[in-house]
Amino acid sequence: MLVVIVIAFCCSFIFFYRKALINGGKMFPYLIEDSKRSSKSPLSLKEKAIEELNHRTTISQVPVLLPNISFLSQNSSSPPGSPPKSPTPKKGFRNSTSRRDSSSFDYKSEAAKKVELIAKNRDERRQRQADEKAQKDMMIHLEQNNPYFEFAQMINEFRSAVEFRPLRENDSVVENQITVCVRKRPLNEKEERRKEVDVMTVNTKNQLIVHEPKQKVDLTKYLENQHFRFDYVFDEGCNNDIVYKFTAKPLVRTIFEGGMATCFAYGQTGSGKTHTMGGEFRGKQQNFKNGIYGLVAIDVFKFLRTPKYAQKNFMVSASFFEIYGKLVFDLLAKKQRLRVLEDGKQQVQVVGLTEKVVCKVDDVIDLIQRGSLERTSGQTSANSNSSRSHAVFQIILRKVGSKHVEGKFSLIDLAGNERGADNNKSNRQTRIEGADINKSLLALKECIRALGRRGAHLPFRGSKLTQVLRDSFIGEKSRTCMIALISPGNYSVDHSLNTLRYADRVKELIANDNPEEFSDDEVMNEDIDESNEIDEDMMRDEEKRMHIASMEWEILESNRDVIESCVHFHNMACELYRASQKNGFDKLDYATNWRNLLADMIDIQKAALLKANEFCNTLEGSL
Ligand SMILES: Nc1ncnc2c1ncn2[C@@H]1O[C@H](COP(=O)(O)OP(=O)(O)OP(=O)(O)O)[C@@H](O)[C@H]1O
Repeated sequence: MLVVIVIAFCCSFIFFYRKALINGGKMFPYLIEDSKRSSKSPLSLKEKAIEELNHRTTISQVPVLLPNISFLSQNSSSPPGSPPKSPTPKKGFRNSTSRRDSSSFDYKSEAAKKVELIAKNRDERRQRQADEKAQKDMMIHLEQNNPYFEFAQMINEFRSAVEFRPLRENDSVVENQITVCVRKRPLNEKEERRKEVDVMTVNTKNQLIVHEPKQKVDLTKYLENQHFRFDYVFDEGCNNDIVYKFTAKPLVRTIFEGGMATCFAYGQTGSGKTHTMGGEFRGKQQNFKNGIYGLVAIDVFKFLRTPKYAQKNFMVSASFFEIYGKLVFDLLAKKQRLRVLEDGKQQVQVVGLTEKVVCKVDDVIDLIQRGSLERTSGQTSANSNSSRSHAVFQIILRKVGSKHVEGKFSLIDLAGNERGADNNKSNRQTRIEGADINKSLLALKECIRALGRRGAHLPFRGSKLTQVLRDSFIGEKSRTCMIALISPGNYSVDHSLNTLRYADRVKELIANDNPEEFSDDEVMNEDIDESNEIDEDMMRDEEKRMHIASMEWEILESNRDVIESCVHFHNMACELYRASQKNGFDKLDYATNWRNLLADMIDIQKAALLKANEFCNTLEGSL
């Protein structure tokens, strides 16, 4: 018996010893594996998730979930979402657990899916948080580089609370004698590079809000929101076709009905006047067919072909000229200088102006192209003549064989309005040019006002511009349209406000004449009235400055007259003296000529003296 026990012991020892050799000398490998696993750190994501889930699981679920842990760890290399492999049943347990295993399998895989989902959601949440942080870091970086960041945020906040109802292409067109509208262009590349903020909000088809960035004494930043209302406000999404439809297009019929039509583009340099009037730019190329000039030409020829007007035997011609200070240049004749004369009946003539007969749209487009190139040739972007001059393109209707003008459409790309403020810091030439621009823009405003108040005095002599456009401001059938162009960036806000106040002033007067047209939004009107009080002061100052500038212009002209007359006087006096030295000279003839020469000289000098006195008094009074 003892021998049997010893043999059995030896056999079992040999059996375990062999097994240990097979397992690399480890007698109880599963024990070592377990202890190794428990010391593993850190736990994998899935393991952590499982533990987390198990912690939250009730005691009754523990026996079901625990076997699943080994199942998951065995299948950890499976791609997410792939069906789990069935666990290998352990020897000796098969009979007793096989049924329970197959019935609990689905339940376990559901739990596994939940665990995976939790882990996935957490990963996504972490990614989201990381993205948000990166975004925030970027904004902080931007903020450091952009002093207007806070203003941009305030404007965004303002806009998020505004209900936008912008102009739509199929909105109805209102026929006014005077239409005043505003067009906002998009921020350009240069403004984007300077990180400028768009401070103009076009909320409805006729309203616009300017967010003027301001700072309190304690350096707190805030926005001063100023509301304006016009006949139409075009936002940056509107193209030239839409602008044309609501502005110049309704005026085309006027020239076929014996009236005069004018359309002005007013605004700061670079605000989009030429883009609107001449055509959209593609790089340096301009599409002359989609500017207001070209679009008017297309419609004029359409009207000509209608049965109503085809029988009237109209002939169309066009001219294109530029007004630079007091000088007028023909853009269709190599910028030849032209004279403006007024006859006894106050009829103004631009003497020698080229007027080309045009038979089709392409002829007009050719002329627009020629004139536009002539206008911009030889100028640098730093000192652009085009921004200092007014360009006037005219389409004229006459009956064949007659000189009488039946109708005329004048389209004017005005000088940059900020040029009118070139004063103290500029050189004399720039100051004089600025004064002239100022004078012409104020005279233009007065003439539009006079057109609005039928029969009122027309102050057309106030400038060369209004002088050459005199006939457009008279007559019951005359209609006009002003498109005020604004740049949206915060650097331009002062100039944009000046543009809007000018346009608002024109509109305000019309609104007073026709109050029922503008009665639907009292709040807005109150805002406008408030801004007009400031406007009044500003305009008074501007008019005073303009008056001084125009006096300066006149006194400089009289100074030049005196110099020229002195040269003439000197030459004539020498000639008379030489004649008196000859034998037999006519004493009476000599005396009369000498007296006349002196009298002329004295008259010129007296006039110059009067002007000098007047200018001195004005300057002393303004100090
Ligand atoms: N509505 C717009 N959409 C896109 N770009 C525009 C718009 N308006 C103007 N621009 C662009 O802005 C730039 C300046 O415009 P534009 O030359 O028409 O200004 P301007 O007011 O005529 O200036 P200036 O007084 O110097 O002649 C151009 O490159 C033009 O293409």
